[in-house]
Amino acid sequence: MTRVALIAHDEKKPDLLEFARAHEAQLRAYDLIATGTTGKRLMEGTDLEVERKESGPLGGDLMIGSEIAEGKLDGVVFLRDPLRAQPHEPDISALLRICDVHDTALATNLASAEFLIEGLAE
Ligand SMILES: O=C(CO)COP(=O)(O)O
Repeated sequence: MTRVALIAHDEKKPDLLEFARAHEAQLRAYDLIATGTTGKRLMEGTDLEVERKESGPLGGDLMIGSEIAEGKLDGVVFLRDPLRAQPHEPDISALLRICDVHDTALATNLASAEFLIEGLAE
């Protein structure tokens, strides 16, 4: 089954929620995982079932990165906040890096997330 990670920094959570609602029918067919707070928001704001990892600053990005290293994920939508420094920046870099290591589809903004979701549907 297609397995997708959804992650957003606080300022981008409304965008991710809107994205998830717009693609809810498609996403419902997938295994979804998310960092802690993002997953909570998604489950509150949609009818999607989401497996929640730890919150990003507490290791959630790394937990998702480990799934990529294990070859379990087909895509990652990670709406980062490009305007604010994050305390767990090394974890964020590690997640982006491991996506490249394993050639896992990664979208870090809404425009590319639209392409990713279209690509997964094919
Ligand atoms: O910080 C995050 C990703 O780096 C997201 O974590 P939360 O979903 O727990 O807010």
